[in-house]
Amino acid sequence: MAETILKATNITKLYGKHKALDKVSIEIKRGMIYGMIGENGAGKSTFMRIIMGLITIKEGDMELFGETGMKGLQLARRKMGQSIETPALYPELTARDNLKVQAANGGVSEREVEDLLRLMNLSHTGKKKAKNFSLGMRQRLAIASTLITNPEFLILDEPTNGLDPSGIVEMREIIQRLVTERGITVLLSSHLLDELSQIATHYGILHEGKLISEFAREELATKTRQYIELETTEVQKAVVILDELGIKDYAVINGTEISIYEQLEAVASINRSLVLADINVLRIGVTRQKLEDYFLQLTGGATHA
Ligand SMILES: Nc1ncnc2c1ncn2[C@@H]1O[C@H](COP(=O)(O)OP(=O)(O)OP(=O)(O)O)[C@@H](O)[C@H]1O
Repeated sequence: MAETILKATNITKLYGKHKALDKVSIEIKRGMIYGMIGENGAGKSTFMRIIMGLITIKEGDMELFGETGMKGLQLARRKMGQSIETPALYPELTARDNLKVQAANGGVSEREVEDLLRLMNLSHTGKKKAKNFSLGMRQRLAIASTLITNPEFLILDEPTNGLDPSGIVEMREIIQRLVTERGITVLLSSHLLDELSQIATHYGILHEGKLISEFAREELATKTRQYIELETTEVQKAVVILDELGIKDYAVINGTEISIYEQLEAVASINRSLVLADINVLRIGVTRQKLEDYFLQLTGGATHA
């Protein structure tokens, strides 16, 4: 059984009368990449700040690396790194020099700096000053600087936020590398389930301060429903045929689309029945519900469940 790195129990945080977190309990074991998903304001940053001791709580218990109590937690936090607070980067310095300054403070060798540059895909940035970096490069440098102290547990607040698709892929690969090459346990957040779908080993869905769902990567596929997607210019007529076929679980999505949630194996015969009834079928096929739709379904967004 892997060691428990974080055990948070019933964490509650009030801002005045507003409950930013409501009895959130999460357990993270060594080697996990835990993805905390939630819309803006769901409480992700608040939770991360509490873990790092940046804000205090009156309700709830926390254990880090088996340590509890103020002193124990302080000790445990030395084994942790975070990107919640924007780190002090020197805008006039290169990536290498930024890390060298921090390495000198932290007693880390120059060889380690080179390794961090490689790990974060920053080796090629040469003489470019940090102030001229793209958002992705800045984010990677920020993470590199938190790695100077060699943390065992890393907390990354929205590491893919604002990045373009290739930047997101790059960030995912880097986070994966942190785990495989350095054995770092990671807690990270995003407001998009899709963005973390390929890296996180575990997920927690935070909604209005409550942890409303938790599942492992393997369960993800079963969470998203399969259905038949039908596109036709004659939705009304198609609905009559579906009724005749005894299909009850379907939804008219818009003027041209119907989603059918049963008899998936009968897609060919449904198609035949529609065509025989002279219905213009533009497209029909089995597809899987998107992760974001599942997320919206959980958080009460508009979608058919
Ligand atoms: N210092 C504060 N004082 C008062 N309310 C706060 C404070 N910090 C956060 N909140 C509120 O607590 C709730 C949770 O905020 P939090 O920043 O943790 O959400 P989040 O999920 O990280 O969202 P975002 O991605 O927008 O940062 C929000 O309603 C926010 O307005």
